[in-house]
Amino acid sequence: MIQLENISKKYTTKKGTIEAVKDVSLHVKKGEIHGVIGYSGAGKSTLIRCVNLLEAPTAGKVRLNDKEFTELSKAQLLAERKNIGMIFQGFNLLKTATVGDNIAIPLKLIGVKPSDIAARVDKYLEIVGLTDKKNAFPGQLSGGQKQRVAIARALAQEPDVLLSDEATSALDPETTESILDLLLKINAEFGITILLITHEMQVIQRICDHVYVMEAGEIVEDGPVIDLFSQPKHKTTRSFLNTISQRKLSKEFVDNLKKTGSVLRLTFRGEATGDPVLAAVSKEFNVKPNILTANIMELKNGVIGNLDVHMAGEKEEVARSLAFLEAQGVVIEDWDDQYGKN
Ligand SMILES: Nc1ncnc2c1ncn2[C@@H]1O[C@H](COP(=O)(O)OP(=O)(O)OP(=O)(O)O)[C@@H](O)[C@H]1O
Repeated sequence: MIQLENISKKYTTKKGTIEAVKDVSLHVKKGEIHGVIGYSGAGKSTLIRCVNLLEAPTAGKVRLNDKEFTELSKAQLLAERKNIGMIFQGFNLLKTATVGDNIAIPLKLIGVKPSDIAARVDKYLEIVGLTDKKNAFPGQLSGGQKQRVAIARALAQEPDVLLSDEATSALDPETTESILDLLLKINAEFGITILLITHEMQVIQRICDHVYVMEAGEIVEDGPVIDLFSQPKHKTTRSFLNTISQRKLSKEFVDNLKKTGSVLRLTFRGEATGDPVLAAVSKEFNVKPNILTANIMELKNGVIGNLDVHMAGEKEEVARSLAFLEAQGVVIEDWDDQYGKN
């Protein structure tokens, strides 16, 4: 559905050339939700704006529904853009127009028949739960309600693809949850394909199938969300994961525990929790596992459990117990390697 092939974007400024995006490729299949996460300046906005050619890439190809966007004429591109809805952090609503008109005006501009416009406005306001706000002005709405209007406006074009540029970044955590629920609902009901950019790992956790971690213009790691959350490889991915885990152990505390055993992070995929396997460890081996922190993350496509554990015992016995845990499908990482330096 959305294919970016070797996209690069350079900006030439007085101070020199900035490579905002470097050789990025991604493929979002129909009906999937993919997220690009990165810190400020990573190149996320530039990348997402390359999808609908709001930003022309310096190199690379953009393909949507097998159409080569980079080779279309201006008129063809305008026509194809109807297929792409977009929502923004700042909502981009017209302040002097009512909610209903905010949805109707773009429909007029893209040539929807006047008789269809009123029906679409009502339909999509109902979907986002704002039927009663049709005659209100944006200034009379909360941030969450404004984003719902923006989502209704994007959906009313009946696009195949929705691009989301930090859509929840200006919202409080509860409102963020409700907007993410709405995005999941429209993805499920209309099969709309979503590509989003964010700096919030909980957005990736809650709604994405696939995640790309971006840094200094490049994708440094990507994969299905469940894989990246259970076995992150890049330090930036780990650092983002730490933003949603409540586990905070001090290095001093861990170093002290290491005198009497190993301190490990155990990751369990699926519904299984760590308790039964750890009970088996203390029964089968001369090792005493102590749970230091525990965390369960619900993802769009599964559940991951993490335990930070102190395995008290002789080195060889601890090693035997770890081989046993690995055979049960538990991912084991040394705590210090992974998290001590954050
Ligand atoms: N129009 C422009 N002209 C020159 N440099 C630009 C332009 N737009 C972006 N950049 C630079 O490109 C780099 C990537 O910026 P971009 O806005 O894409 O990052 P981002 O990950 O979206 O950051 P943020 O989360 O802060 O929006 C930055 O160094 C930025 O200063």
